[in-house]
Amino acid sequence: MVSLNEKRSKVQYVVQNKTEWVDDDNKFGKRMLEKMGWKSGVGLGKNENGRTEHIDLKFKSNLKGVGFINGKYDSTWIAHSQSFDSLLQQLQQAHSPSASSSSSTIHNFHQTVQQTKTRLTSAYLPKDININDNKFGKRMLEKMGWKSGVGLGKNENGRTEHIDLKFKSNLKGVGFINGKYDSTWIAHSQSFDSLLQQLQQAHSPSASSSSSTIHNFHQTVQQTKTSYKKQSSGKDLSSRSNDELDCIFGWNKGNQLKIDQIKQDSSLDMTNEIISDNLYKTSEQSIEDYFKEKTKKKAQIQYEQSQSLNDQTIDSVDQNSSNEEINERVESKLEKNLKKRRNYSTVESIVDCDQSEMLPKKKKKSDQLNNDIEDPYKNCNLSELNGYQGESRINSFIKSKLMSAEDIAEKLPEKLTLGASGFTPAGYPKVIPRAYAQRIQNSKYPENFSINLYTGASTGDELDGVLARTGRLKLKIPYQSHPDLRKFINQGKLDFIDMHLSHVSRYIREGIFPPINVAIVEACDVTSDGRIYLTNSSGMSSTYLALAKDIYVELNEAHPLEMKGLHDIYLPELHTGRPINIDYVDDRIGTPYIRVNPERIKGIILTNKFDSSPGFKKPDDASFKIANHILDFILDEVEHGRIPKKLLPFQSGVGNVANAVLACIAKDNRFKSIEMYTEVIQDSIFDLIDSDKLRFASTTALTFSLEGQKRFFNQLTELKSKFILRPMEISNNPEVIRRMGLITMNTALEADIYGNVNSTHVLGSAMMNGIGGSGDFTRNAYVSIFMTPSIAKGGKISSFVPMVSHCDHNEHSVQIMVSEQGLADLRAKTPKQRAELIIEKCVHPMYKDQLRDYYKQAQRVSFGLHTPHDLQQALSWHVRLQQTGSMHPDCQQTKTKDTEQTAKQVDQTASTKK
Ligand SMILES: CC(=O)SCCNC(=O)CCNC(=O)[C@H](O)C(C)(C)COP(=O)(O)OP(=O)(O)OC[C@H]1O[C@@H](n2cnc3c(N)ncnc32)[C@H](O)[C@@H]1OP(=O)(O)O
Repeated sequence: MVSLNEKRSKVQYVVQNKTEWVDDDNKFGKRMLEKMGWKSGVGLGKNENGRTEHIDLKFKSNLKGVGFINGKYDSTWIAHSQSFDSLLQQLQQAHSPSASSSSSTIHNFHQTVQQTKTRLTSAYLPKDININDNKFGKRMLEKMGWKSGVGLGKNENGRTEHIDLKFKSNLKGVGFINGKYDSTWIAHSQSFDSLLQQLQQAHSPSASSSSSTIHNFHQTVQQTKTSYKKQSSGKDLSSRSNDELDCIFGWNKGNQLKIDQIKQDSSLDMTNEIISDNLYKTSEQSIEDYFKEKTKKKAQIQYEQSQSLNDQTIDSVDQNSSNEEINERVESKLEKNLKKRRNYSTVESIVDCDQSEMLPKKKKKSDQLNNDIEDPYKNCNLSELNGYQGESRINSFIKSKLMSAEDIAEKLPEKLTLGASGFTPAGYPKVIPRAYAQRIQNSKYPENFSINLYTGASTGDELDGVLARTGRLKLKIPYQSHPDLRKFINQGKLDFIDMHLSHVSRYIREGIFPPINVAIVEACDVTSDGRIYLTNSSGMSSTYLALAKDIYVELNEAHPLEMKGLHDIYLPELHTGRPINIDYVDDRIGTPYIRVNPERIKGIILTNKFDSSPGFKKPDDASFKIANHILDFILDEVEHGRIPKKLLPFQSGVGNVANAVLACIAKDNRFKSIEMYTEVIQDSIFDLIDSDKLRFASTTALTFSLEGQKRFFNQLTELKSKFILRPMEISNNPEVIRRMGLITMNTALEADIYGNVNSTHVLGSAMMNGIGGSGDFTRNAYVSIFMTPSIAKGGKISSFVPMVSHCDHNEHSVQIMVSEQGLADLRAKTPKQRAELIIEKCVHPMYKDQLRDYYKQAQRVSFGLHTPHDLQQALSWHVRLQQTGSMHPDCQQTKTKDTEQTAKQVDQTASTKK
């Protein structure tokens, strides 16, 4: 089981005595006193003999009364009772027969009584404003024309005396006057009493039954009867019509669904209750039986709750329980806890969202079909790609839904808007897409097909590659990294919308994108009540499953059933602005599965394949240098108190450099324990696990190499408590990122001298991968770091240029820039200071002079001098690269101006391994 919320401790704030005002001439208190003639060191007051020290602030941290000192008390609080006691004592002494009633004792007694009286009256009697001309009230009245002795108001006929203060020393209600009361309070009981009395008199044999008495009696009985009838008939609803009852209870009649549901639930209990045509039930039980049953039910619930508390962990569940039962119990507990924590909607609340609300699909022109359907596994060792051969998990529900991939492909529409699981080649469907591509290839009218493909991020060749190669892929969102996809995008044959990952779910739910008609997800288990347990990524699956009309599942047995519990599925409501309640990386707010209406699951196929993630290059020298600069910087920040000693959670982007940084942290003894709140976990996490430095990792995908996947599954039992997989909408949510205060590390393709970053476009026009989540994290980070080797392609490209050819992250969000040459802290710097820092710290020596020259020239010719640019030259480095194959004037190996040739080189450049 993954751990739940960390225990929080209360912090006690101690109020220090603020004494600095004594020495601080700017403090208001001191200035005010000095204006009134006070000098430091002398006492307060006219005679300078008042207190010389300020009043101490005392922090009261207990529940004792103010002034209470342990075992003692402040005697002023009980002065009255003391003097009363002594008064009594003196009285006793004075009147006791044995007492010597000397005149002095009696005198003392009278004196004490007099003093006590005076003290009490002077404390509580109203102050006479007439006797004191300084009183504010009197002065105010006089200003308004009032004179002593005359009445208030324009006509001077208002009250002439002030309002009396009355001291209330008893426990009687306000307004109570001894022996009197407001008779309306007891009118009923009085009339009842008198009724009884009259009855007795009327029927008593000795009574004289005069006609007037009988008349009175009848009248009273009649009155009482009427008022009782009125009262009781008001409460009796049995005679009311359903419409009246609807009005009384405020029931929304339109909500027939709920009524039906309640009827259904109640049908079990038909013996005791007759269910009327609407919600209102008439019970045949006596009140006594009703309460007996209620008490019994309450006791039963309490018993069950105490039982479930005892079952806190899976371990304690009865040995005979099946896996299914165990999971159900754990999940129902998680669900209960969640409901207890807050009443937010989960994914289930939008499961059956009304498809008609979505925007209509866009019409696309048909294209020529690319017939090249490759088998994604053709170069692979299949026995290696097949997963572990554990026991089969096929329950009767799965059996009832089993289909072949080809049959499913036949059922998919020709105009397909597919929401697929998967995020950076992890947890994506691997078989159905190929069968669909085959169907397109075999079709007489392939041009009838058109596919919009929505995923979490990039996926593997079995999905992105296969569908791209059909030539029928028309729209892809929101990220990609597949060479074939990239080729179509950069040839202008495929629409790709590069967007912040945190926006995707909302855009789809709100119908900004064409609506999804089919969802295909990879799962490790499916239950008969529609619970779908995902595999290596959470990505966008919850949104797609919630919205799709038809759902198909690839049940991948390569993933152990123990994967169940890794995910924490939660979809925030739209438009509510309610907080997403994640404060710490290991907080859980959702369910370990996505629940759908089982009827929407139209087919399931069985697979047994690992993700075909290409893995990463071993970190090179430059990556290690970058990593070390970053680590030195973080420790320096800790030393300056800007980052806490226990560090902040890390986000680390995709790519080789990002991978290297984590590998370096693992090796660096200065780092003890790391938390990750990120979207992709790569193989470098194993370095942190091996060095025992990983405390916890929250992510949306586990993007491991083949080796990494095998290792993770083998160690799942021990590793499960260190990981959570969240939907992309949560992992990338700006609110959570900002609240948690992350150190974010993302990679730039290029950056300019002012700190603007391009992560996506080669030469400003060719798409590399996409912005992915880098913008979500950078903009909301506590410390945002961008890293890049200072040169690419053996020096033909400088990663630092006069002006970026495309801007993904602007100078306002980028705080730290780092290359293997060094690190530039851009925080609180002007553009010109940033330019100087970046040139000196980050730029490769072979481009340093060239960039300095540009900056000097820019200052000479710039229109404005805040952010100097020479617009004629700002993109000249890119132009040179496009024309000659190198940004460096002395290093032009490709002397051709053939742009197609250059485009090919750029395309190779853009073939990043992710
Ligand atoms: C899914 C997610 O969103 S995860 C969260 C973070 N997401 C992102 O940061 C998305 C944007 N970032 C990325 O896609 C990647 O980090 C990249 C592409 C910027 C860098 O990836 P890495 O693998 O670290 O960089 P790497 O140094 O290997 O460069 C990749 C390729 O680009 C080339 N390249 C680097 N700089 C340039 C440049 N300025 N111009 C042209 N090509 C360049 C490299 O030579 C390399 O080519 P090669 O594979 O032929 O050797």
